[in-house]
Amino acid sequence: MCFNLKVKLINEDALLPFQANPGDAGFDLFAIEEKLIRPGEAELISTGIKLELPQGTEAQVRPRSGLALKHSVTILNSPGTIDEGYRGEIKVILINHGKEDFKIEKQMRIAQMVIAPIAKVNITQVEELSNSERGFGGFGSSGVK
Ligand SMILES: O=c1ccn([C@H]2C[C@H](O)[C@@H](COP(=O)(O)OP(=O)(O)OP(=O)(O)O)O2)c(=O)[nH]1
Ligand SMILES: [Mg+2]
Repeated sequence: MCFNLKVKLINEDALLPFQANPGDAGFDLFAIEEKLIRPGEAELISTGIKLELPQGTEAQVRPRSGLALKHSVTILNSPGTIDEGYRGEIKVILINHGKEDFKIEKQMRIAQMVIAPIAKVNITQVEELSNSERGFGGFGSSGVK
């Protein structure tokens, strides 16, 4: 599967999404602003990019594990959903779960974006659903080990 993604830079500090290694699933997204995120607080961070996603795809904005592990900084609405038809600026809602202030710097890599195909879905209302092996079991019903 290969998609062509159109990216518009709308700020002089904006950078194209960055694939650290060939074949990586995620393209890193960069901040275009400095911002302090206080412990327990969330901030909306601008990336300075707009996308034209290929038809039938979405972009998922996911946390970077390094920021999460080292600084307890992650994405509040993870994964953020970028709709195919969205033409606004891509923004990232970061939350600081740590005990110290976290400073976002310009051109810091703050998140990663994965492009994924989406199924076309038609919804039908029904009175009955078919039986299945799982049935109503959920929320730990299959045990821990
Ligand atoms: O992390 C995110 C999540 C969303 N968006 C943009 C793209 C997306 O297509 C749009 C709407 O996002 P979403 O559907 O998650 O938000 P909503 O609260 O349902 O708003 P809306 O009523 O505009 O759909 O906002 C971002 O830039 N970053
Ligand atoms: Mg929505």
